[in-house]
Amino acid sequence: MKQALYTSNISLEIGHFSLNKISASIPEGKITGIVGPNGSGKSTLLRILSNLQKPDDGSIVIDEKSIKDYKGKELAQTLAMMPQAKSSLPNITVKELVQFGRSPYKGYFRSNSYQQDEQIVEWALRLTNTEHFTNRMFHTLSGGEQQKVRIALALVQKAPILLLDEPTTFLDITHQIEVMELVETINREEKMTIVMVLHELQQAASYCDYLVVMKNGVIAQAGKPKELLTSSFLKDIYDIEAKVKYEEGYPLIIPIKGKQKVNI
Ligand SMILES: Nc1ncnc2c1ncn2[C@@H]1O[C@H](COP(=O)(O)OP(=O)(O)OP(=O)(O)O)[C@@H](O)[C@H]1O
Repeated sequence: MKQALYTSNISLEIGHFSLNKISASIPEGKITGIVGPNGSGKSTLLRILSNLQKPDDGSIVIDEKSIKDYKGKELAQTLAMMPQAKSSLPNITVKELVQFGRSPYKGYFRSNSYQQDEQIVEWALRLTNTEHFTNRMFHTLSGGEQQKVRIALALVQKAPILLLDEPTTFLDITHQIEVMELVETINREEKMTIVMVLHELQQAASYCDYLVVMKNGVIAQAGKPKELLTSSFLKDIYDIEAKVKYEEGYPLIIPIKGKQKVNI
């Protein structure tokens, strides 16, 4: 299977934390989930993949080319990143915000670009079902609505690779499912490679084709969700006692009450 991007032996030290020799492969045209306990290095890895953070060592190859050989706008046309919802955005209208995502395509010598940019903004707002918020101030939207607009902002970059950092955190179950269905639609219809940091393992199992599992700054495991998610996986990675049952082909994680180690 072709890789959309891969890393070789990435290492980084920040404060007391270190990422150690991360070699990860992201399959092209698939949905990959990065999962693992809090503080295991998932967001740091995503930031390195999107060039927001430089590693101390190791290499990153995107579409057969080293990340170091990309020019700024060229990288933004290849890879779009949606940071965590806790990162702030300017309080402007939804349309003005999403228009920002077209900046990698702005230049002195481009003709007809305004009309093309408008069409792409409209396409992203339609796809994310946010077109009725076009003239609303971004900060007046609910958390779930804002999350869809953030995805639209990343989509207008028209990059074939989309990185999403915790797209469902802070959302209720309805909006979580709506966002995951949207991610699946983007992957299937737009043929985009998607990489997302997720906490919810059942969601990861239902929507991801492939999982990269991090623990203590290293890749502990990687593979297809249905093969990875077992009782011993939950014990090894999360230190919890749980049964895993299958319902309509998907794993169901059932924690065993009274058997957990409590660290309070
Ligand atoms: N700028 C920084 N300075 C110091 N430590 C940092 C910095 N950025 C991240 N860390 C630390 O690195 C570790 C990994 O952080 P990271 O956000 O990558 O983990 P994560 O797996 O995404 O966590 P979570 O699931 O809780 O979001 C954490 O212990 C964090 O405190």
